[in-house]
Amino acid sequence: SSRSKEQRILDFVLKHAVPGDPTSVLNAIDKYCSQQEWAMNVGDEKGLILDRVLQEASPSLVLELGTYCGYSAVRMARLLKQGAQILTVEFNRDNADIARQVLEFAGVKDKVQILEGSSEEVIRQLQKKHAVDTVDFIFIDHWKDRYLPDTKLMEELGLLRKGTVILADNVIFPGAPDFLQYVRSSPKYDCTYYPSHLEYLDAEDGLEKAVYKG
Ligand SMILES: O=C(CSCCNC(=O)c1cc(-c2ccc(F)cc2)cc(O)c1O)c1ccc(O)c(O)c1
Ligand SMILES: [Mg+2]
Repeated sequence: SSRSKEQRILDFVLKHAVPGDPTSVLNAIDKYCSQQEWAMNVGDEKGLILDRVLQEASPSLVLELGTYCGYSAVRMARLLKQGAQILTVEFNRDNADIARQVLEFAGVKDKVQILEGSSEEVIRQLQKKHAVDTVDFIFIDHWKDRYLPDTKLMEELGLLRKGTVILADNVIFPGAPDFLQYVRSSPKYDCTYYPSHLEYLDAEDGLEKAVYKG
């Protein structure tokens, strides 16, 4: 059976990165995906913005929607304070398996828990099944048409607290226009747009930060 693009990315990491060195894992994925095969990792340019917004928030509990190969989970885990945790949601079983191996190789697997399933299902289970009270930081990078319904669901379930930071990838391309319109017009959020580019390409893209005001 032929290996998938995601398996080829993992193979490149195992061959060219340093075990236990998350930065070398990020560099290997960025090198492979910019020179060999494009893939939908947040990438190095938008990744730097993610780094800064995450460090500013200094969260104890991070929720990520859309794990893919684990690039952004590694990116965030390497910057977490002692004891902080990431819960990351992935729908696709094969991607989750790749991400598990990437996270383990990077040496951050004890900081990250991959939850398989649809984002709606998993979000509904967070408080009872995963003992979550509220989330401090949310990185949204999954289906673009789920950004808004999942944000509203997290509001309704009381998962957001005063100051919870939501950072959304791809708000320009592929785009999440309904999400943007909602958070930018809602009195419940303070929004900031960070212009950037689509990973590994010149196309315009950007990140939206929406801070919940409670
Ligand atoms: O991929 C998914 C859904 S979750 C990932 C969402 N992320 C994106 O779609 C995403 C897309 C792009 C992008 C795509 C085409 C372009 F031409 C340009 C940009 C960039 C990003 O940064 C993204 O995050 C999935 C679900 C179930 C499965 O069975 C499965 O195989 C895959
Ligand atoms: Mg993305």
